[in-house]
Amino acid sequence: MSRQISLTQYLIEQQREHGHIPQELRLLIEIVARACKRIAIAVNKGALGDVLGTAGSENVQGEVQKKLDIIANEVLIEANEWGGHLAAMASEEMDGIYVVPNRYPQGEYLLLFDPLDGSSNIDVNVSIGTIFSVLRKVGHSRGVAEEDFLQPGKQQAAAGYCVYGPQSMLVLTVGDGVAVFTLDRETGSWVLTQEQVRIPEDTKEFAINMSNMRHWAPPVKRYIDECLAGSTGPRGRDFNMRWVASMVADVHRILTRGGVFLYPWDQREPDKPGKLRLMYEANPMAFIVEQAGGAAVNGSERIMNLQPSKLHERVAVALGSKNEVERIAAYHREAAQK
Ligand SMILES: O=P(O)(O)OC[C@H]1O[C@](O)(COP(=O)(O)O)[C@@H](O)[C@@H]1O
Ligand SMILES: [Mg+2]
Ligand SMILES: [Mg+2]
Repeated sequence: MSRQISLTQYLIEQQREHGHIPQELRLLIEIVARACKRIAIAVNKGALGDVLGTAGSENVQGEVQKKLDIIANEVLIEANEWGGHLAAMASEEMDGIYVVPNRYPQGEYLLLFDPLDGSSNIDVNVSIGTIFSVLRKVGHSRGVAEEDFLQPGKQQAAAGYCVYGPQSMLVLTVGDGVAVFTLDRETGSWVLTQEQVRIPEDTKEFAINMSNMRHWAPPVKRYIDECLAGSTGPRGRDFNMRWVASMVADVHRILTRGGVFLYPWDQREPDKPGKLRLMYEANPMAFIVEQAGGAAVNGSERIMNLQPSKLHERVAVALGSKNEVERIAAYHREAAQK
């Protein structure tokens, strides 16, 4: 158990004592955290709050939207648009960027989010979450455009996720390690419950959707085949497998006890680099995982070095325990040399 301080106190420390974040970023993160609290409450109400089921619409990626996808998106927009710290927002659930309306003060930050991650788990009462990434608008040009968002993940000012599970937790990095806050429903505050999280460098647990095995590229197939071969194979030890199908829940497990998570490119849609979205899924998770001593690659390249070319760009992802991710990257490099 760590020091019993609130998210607000933690952020004030980061601002005043460590000088890691300016006041505007602190206030922006507090607003995002408040929005996540509202989403957590909606998730918990379930059928009582009429939040389950589909909304009957599709998002820009052609995915059927659930009611909670839309509710969570609206909560995040409404909470953040008047705060004065943002220039614009972007979301998995919106085609283009959402520029802060003129009636509100404009700030210098850009906020990206996957309002509801793991949508297929909403109706079956399995952990879901929210993922967010904060960038600073580069340059001092007036107005804001989609191009302002197209920055590599290494330029993130902050990133985090909330997992709505048996407990609601907020996991945050401002570039000074990773801190975990648990929602105290009696007081309504996010309380620090872990600091300086470290992901073990080695693991015996992998997470991948095995039903896609026949579609994978050779380096991914090789890595998983070797894990499956267990103590009689080249790895000389048995591996365990987990797949929640909510990236937040899979990443949270890895942050807690180690492991490796893969959503690789596959032959079902060869023109797409992967299923997950670079800017509001892979980048924020990569920032958190690296800050906890892990690694995140798209195959052979560090995810946070990738230069995005569009808002909803997709990417292959392998992240988690450092030594396993480096092994996966090495297999990709070897395959590319053949
Ligand atoms: O159903 P699959 O193909 O296993 O995909 C699961 C992956 O899709 C995602 O649900 C995508 O997120 P969304 O729910 O935000 O679309 C990830 O969270 C998860 O890792
Ligand atoms: Mg998602
Ligand atoms: Mg989503």
